[in-house]
Amino acid sequence: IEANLGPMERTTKPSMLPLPEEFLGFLRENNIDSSIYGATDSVPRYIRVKPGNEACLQELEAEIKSKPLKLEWLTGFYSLPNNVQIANTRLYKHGLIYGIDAASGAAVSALNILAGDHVLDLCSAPGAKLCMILEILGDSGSVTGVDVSQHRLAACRTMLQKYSLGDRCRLFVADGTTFSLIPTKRINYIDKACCSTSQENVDVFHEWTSRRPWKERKKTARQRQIGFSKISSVLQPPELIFYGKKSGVIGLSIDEVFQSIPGTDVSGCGYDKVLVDAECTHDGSVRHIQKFEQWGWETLQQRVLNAERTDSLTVLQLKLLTNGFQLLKVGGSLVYSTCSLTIAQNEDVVEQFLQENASAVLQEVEGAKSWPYVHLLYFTSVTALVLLETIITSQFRSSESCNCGDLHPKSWKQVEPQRVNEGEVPAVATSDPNSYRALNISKILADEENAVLANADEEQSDHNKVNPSQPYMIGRKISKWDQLRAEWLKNNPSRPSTVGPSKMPRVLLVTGSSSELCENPVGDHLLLKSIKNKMDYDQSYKFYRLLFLS
Ligand SMILES: C[S@@+](CC[C@H](N)C(=O)[O-])C[C@H]1O[C@@H](n2cnc3c(N)ncnc32)[C@H](O)[C@@H]1O
Repeated sequence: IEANLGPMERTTKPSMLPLPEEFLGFLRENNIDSSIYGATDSVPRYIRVKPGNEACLQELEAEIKSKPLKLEWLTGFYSLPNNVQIANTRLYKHGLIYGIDAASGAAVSALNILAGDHVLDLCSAPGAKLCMILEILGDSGSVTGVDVSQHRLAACRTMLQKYSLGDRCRLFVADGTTFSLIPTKRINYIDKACCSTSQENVDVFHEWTSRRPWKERKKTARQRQIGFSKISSVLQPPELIFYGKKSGVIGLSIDEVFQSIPGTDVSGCGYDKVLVDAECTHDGSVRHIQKFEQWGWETLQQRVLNAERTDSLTVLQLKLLTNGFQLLKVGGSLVYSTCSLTIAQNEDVVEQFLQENASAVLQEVEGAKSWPYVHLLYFTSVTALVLLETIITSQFRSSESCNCGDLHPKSWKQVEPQRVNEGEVPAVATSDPNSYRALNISKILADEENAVLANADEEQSDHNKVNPSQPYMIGRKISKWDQLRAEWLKNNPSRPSTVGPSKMPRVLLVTGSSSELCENPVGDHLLLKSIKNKMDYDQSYKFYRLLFLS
């Protein structure tokens, strides 16, 4: 590791955060060394340079007055001091470099993407890894990005457009635990008779445009629902929010695009590579944890330590992994990654998965031997890299006869805590900030995420032609509010400003929604739910207390 560190990575000692006792308990329970949550001042940030633009790095160096250091083990990656801002540089503005942490790069690299591969990214937003996958593929294959969050996936679309990487990509807002659509390039594999395009439904997808008239979107949504319900029993159909010129979507009918992989038969029509970068507690992201200083440590309980949340997360992770594997063609490979350090979210999930899926086998990541963080990655699951490969039926491995050595999750459990305590994995056992670089860097992704999400917000407000920094008003200005209110209350004694004998204030909550029903029924549900979420959020951040709301 030392050999790979640049000068700026070897400098300061970490100053420790005042971690709350609950969190320290969580770390002890999970055998995580609390010293890793030291200061991140000395931890670099990482960028990836679009292939063919390495020569421009001199220009970047002049602009930021710092030399980008090449990561020998990860093609296209460079490290920069973490206080360097790249947002105003020409290369960044022109989409020739982008921020992506090295651990994310390692996860994508582990997929070993080859020209022509059809890749599924099951939790793709906001899209740093998706961009890298598309970049590696270049002008071949296809990428399908799926995420359950519309807002985050819209940010992902913005990112694809910014970096001109969307040509071979399509994005679906969908639940990754049930997503079942096949890569467009493989649709001919399925017997047309089983899900053929009906005669009356001859509409095909034209070039994607961001500004489709509402009526057209509504029509598409309806048709899609009809088409989809023919071939799947999933209640909430995926929503296609973007497709590129060469994604294979253009010219296909709705039925064809929304065609599911039939049952367990993925041998010919599944994806070559699947990335399951699962939702997790982010405890492996040191800078994410550091942010609780601003957010308030009390919210850590709800976001990280809450056992119920962790339990439901592990169920989600297992479901995502299982479904991702289901969509993998025989001979394909899958990478499962999280940025949690807990065994529950990594080794346990994978172990459970392996017990339930006899056709899955763990494989050593090709080329990873040269990675400086290989042990860290394998054994502490900073980004838990598990390369799974479907194998031909005759080679099925039963869980009893598994002979996976150190690659088996059970062995990780035995190896990791012991090594940490004995200092055999210096990357984790010491408090030297340089040695846990892989942990810290995952937060850089979050910074990038925030930047992308902020851009998406900007884009949205742009769309609404509202300047969010200026106060604005809906409708007529009401002056003398207090006086009018007092008069109204006096004239309407049957509608007092309080509720019930305890005289709780009556509160009018104003929210906004479309004047018509949403295109998709789930939209109405989400509108309502978003209000509830907002109230919960505000309460947890103490913006106001719900004590006053009955
Ligand atoms: C760790 S982030 C993914 C980061 C992303 N791969 C990248 O490189 O930018 C996890 C993502 O999983 C998504 N997610 C959570 N539950 C999901 C589900 N059931 N199906 C699909 N995506 C889900 C979240 O919205 C979140 O965007």
